[in-house]
Amino acid sequence: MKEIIIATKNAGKAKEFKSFFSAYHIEAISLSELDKDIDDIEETGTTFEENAAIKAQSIAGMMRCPVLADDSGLMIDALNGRPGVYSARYAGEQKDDQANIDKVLYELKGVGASERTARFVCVLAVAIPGEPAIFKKGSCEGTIAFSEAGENGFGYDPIFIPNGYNKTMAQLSSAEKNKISHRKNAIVQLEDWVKNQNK
Ligand SMILES: O=c1nc[nH]c2c1ncn2[C@H]1C[C@H](O)[C@@H](COP(=O)(O)OP(=O)(O)OP(=O)(O)O)O1
Ligand SMILES: [Mg+2]
Repeated sequence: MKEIIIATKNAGKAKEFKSFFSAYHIEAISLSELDKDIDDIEETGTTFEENAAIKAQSIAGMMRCPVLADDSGLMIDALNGRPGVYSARYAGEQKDDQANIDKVLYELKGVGASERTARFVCVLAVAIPGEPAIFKKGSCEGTIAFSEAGENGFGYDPIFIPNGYNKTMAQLSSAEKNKISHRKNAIVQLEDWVKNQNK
């Protein structure tokens, strides 16, 4: 089976990419599955695009093959777009999902239902040695719940209610999430490139 390397150490993202790519008979391989030990890549950019490019290009340079990276996050209107690009480390360098959720819920104390609008954003970068990078962006609109619910997914899923649903992303099955997510909405735009990988 054809393989594509995904420049991520996030197990939740890796699982979603495996599911998306399996439909094209491509195996998505994350950094934790490579034989090499790969140091954490410093995400020094100030935009999703910059960080996605940093991750994809540094691994593509190392592996000398095409590499896909995902930089994503949660943008909350009442917090002026925060945590945004800093979503993973919002409550500190330890990248703790629970601490991040607690911080968001704390900051939104007293913010009413109609003011809790937010979106997940995902920027994908494909780095191909010797070629310009390809970027695709997807989003998923919703609101921030008043408390956590659900066990599925990862990150901020337990507090994100997608528009049109009355449950959180973490209460959806992975199949349901993968139909509506920001990641899905970005990946569909790469379909032509993905299909070409199999030729
Ligand atoms: O579908 C999602 N459902 C819930 N939360 C999500 C989602 N997608 C991104 N997020 C959150 C998780 C993390 O707090 C940040 C991504 O940060 P981001 O730097 O892109 O990923 P990461 O550091 O976890 O892994 P890596 O850089 O190795 O891909 O946004
Ligand atoms: Mg990261």
